Amino acid sequence: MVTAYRHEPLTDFTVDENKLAFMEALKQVNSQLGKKYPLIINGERVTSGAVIASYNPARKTELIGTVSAANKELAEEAMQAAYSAFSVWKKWPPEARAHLLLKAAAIIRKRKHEFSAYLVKEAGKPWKEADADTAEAIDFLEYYARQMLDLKDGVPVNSRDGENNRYTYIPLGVGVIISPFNFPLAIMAGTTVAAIVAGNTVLLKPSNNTPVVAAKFVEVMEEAGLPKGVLNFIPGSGAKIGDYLIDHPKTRFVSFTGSREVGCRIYDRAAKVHPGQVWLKRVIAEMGGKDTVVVDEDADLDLAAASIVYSGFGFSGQKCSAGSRAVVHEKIYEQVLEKAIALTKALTVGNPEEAETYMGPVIDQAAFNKIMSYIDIGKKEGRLVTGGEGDLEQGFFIQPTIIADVDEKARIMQEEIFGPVIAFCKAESFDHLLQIANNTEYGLTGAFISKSREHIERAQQEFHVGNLYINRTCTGAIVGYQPFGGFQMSGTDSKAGGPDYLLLHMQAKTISEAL
Ligand SMILES: NC(=O)c1ccc[n+]([C@@H]2O[C@H](COP(=O)([O-])OP(=O)(O)OC[C@H]3O[C@@H](n4cnc5c(N)ncnc54)[C@H](O)[C@@H]3O)[C@@H](O)[C@H]2O)c1
Ligand SMILES: N[C@@H](CCC=O)C(=O)O
Repeated sequence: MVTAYRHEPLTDFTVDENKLAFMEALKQVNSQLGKKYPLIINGERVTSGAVIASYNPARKTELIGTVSAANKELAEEAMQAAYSAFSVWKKWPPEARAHLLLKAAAIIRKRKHEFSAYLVKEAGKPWKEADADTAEAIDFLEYYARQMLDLKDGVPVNSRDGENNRYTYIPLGVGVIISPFNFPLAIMAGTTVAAIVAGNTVLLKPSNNTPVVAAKFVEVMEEAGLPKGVLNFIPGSGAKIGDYLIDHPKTRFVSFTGSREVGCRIYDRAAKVHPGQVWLKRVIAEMGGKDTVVVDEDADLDLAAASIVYSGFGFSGQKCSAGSRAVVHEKIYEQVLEKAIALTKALTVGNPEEAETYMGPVIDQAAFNKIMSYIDIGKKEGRLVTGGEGDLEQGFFIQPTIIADVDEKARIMQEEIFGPVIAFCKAESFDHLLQIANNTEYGLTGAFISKSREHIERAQQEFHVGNLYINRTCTGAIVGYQPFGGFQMSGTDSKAGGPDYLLLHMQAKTISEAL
């Protein structure tokens, strides 16, 4: 009997003991930098000629580790291993599969600060963000283990006299898991273990920006007792091995989290049936966002400003849930803007290894260039009121930036920037607020700040996003409490960390026996 699910508590770093423990973990991880990590195919360590070198985005020349990169031949080997392991793994009792996830959660919990320290170093996450990422990974393991236990016997259906009907769920087959850099532990681990606990075998291709923390996670799954071939670790170029595996006739499903551009490409490619393929591939695609904090005329002004600033600048705006647009009623626009500027100016930007840092770097040079070019666009589309500068001396740092008085159709109001840039836009009425809130092609998260019950009720009906938050930030969904996923071009609304998620990795089977 497992205990009821409760989310993993976040670490309080104002407690000296916790702060010291985290500093110790950083010291330990610093002493392990530069290691080499092989591919893992059918339980065997494999090194290839090519490597992915992972560097600290806050200290550009500091090597976190090098990870072997798969090519098509190795991807094919991994596919064969996963295909063969599926015939055995699918027969493992669901209880045993779930137990393995609980074991892995326990291992990560014991090494929690070590994992978070890797996230600080490899992804540039400040302490709190890294701690939340690790806690979320533990939550996914704990939550999906229990979900599998709930689903293992299927769901009851009716039977008439003289028949016995059953409705159960069976796994799909081999899944290709492709994960992004921004939740390098939580999303990578969550998407991987959801597939595995449901009885599938997988090929995991993590982000090339954050492969080391993924390698560490795969080691944990091995330590927890995962049989060989169930989880094959194949970092590599998305373009080279990505296309090969998406097209592969033995791929049964793809679980992708990342940008809209890559997600749409995968969705399109996966639709084609290749010779030897005897199913239609299933695609889970969780993609980008252009998320809005909407401020009503009667809103608490301090709450509004804080919700805007922390939704927009947490992890340097590199969350699909980031509130990159503030849409504010004209009656309070100037006051909210002033308060948001003041809060923004007080944010500490710097090396995320320092406990006091609120915002670290962005992930790499390409992200830096893209964000800075959007700031240039923003300067033409609106009024730069704070930030706007980049600093490449040691890492990829960009000041938290607010661009005010932006038109609702402006590019910085429509396109995902994925950096610390918030566009402020004025609305004339409550209807106008909602109209602007819904005017993008995305539909991931949104926050509505208001004291009006009537407006809150209408926002619940009319604000078209997968995750709507009232009187708080639009980031920080908790597994099992706020299932996460978006509408429209934000993806297939798979709702990670929710009660329907595992079903996306299974197919239902009806068995009707005449008595
Ligand atoms: N909706 C969500 O739940 C969610 C969560 C996190 C991030 N995101 C989105 O992810 C993006 C940021 O992450 P990113 O920069 O790592 O995204 P990305 O799309 O650049 O990369 C994601 C993954 O896809 C791989 N990839 C790249 N080209 C590929 C190809 N042709 N075929 C197969 N795989 C390929 C990458 O190597 C990486 O592993 C943002 O758009 C963000 O909004 C969405
Ligand atoms: N689940 C995270 C966002 C994941 C995407 O980047 C949140 O709710 O803030």
